[in-house]
Amino acid sequence: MSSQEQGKQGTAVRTASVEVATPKRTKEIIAKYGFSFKKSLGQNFLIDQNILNNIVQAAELDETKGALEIGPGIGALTQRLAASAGKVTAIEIDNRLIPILRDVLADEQHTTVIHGDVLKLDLKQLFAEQFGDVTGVSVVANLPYYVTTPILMKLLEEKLPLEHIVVMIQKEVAVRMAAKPGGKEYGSLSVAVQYYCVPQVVCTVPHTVFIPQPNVDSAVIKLSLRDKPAVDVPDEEHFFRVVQASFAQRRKTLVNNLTAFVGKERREALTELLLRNEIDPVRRGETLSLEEFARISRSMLEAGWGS
Ligand SMILES: C[S@@+](CC[C@H](N)C(=O)[O-])C[C@H]1O[C@@H](n2cnc3c(N)ncnc32)[C@H](O)[C@@H]1O
Repeated sequence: MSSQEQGKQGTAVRTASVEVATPKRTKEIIAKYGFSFKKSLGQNFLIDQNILNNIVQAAELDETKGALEIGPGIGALTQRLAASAGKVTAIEIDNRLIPILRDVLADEQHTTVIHGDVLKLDLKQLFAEQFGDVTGVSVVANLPYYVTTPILMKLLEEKLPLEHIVVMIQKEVAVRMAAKPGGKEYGSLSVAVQYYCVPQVVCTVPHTVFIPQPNVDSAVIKLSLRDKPAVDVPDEEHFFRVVQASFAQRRKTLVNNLTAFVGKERREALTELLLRNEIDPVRRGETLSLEEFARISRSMLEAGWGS
């Protein structure tokens, strides 16, 4: 059951007939079921229709597509996804929320709620079971902040067949994910995310649009999965170890950080390797592009410094 309203960019956004995401309705549901929030599970429920519109629009859903939601809470976003996608699967860790979700989503077709911890589930198997009939799947979620990075890295490293990941996360983390080389926000998280995806900050979100209000502001980020990684590396694990090592001590030069990684005895050869790749050894890790990290990793492997 849904109706349509005009979204921010003029496209129709499907809404649910009784929206959960209002202060009044959210408070009613919480009171009806005697629900108490668990801070340790990152439970901050969204109560703003415009933010929901932005999230759902960014996900580019239609009835041929699937949506995987992580942490549905009391179903504010889930009911919107159900109105827009052909198949919705939501994973919720808190068993107290399962009967609430069952009631709130009672009329929603093609929507499945799974009780579990997303970090422990076999997502490849879940995809095969849940999304066999759809042409593309996106993750759409208001993530629990205490596990944002582990969840996103699990989704990316398992190379799930995803189109987009549209998630609400802590604003600072979103800025770091989308950061370009040259600033203090750019680090190994930026490189890891940009290796797999093209990031775009959709909107920033004040802490006032949640019950209860978190201490930090948030942002919605859209990560569009690349067909193939941004750079060509023979050994991904080695590439990411080079990146980690380059940022190990941010105030140190590249050659100093990487000497700690390859061993003191190779310092001179390392300097030559960097120069051969047209990378000044006294630059800092935060100035290097993904392609430059890839060149270093490739050359180290060619030199037999892989392990
Ligand atoms: C920020 S709330 C979002 C709730 C709802 N989607 C909304 O926007 O109002 C995060 C939700 O994630 C759930 N959660 C926390 N850790 C989880 C995990 N490891 N796996 C699945 N769900 C989790 C919490 O119980 C909570 O419902």
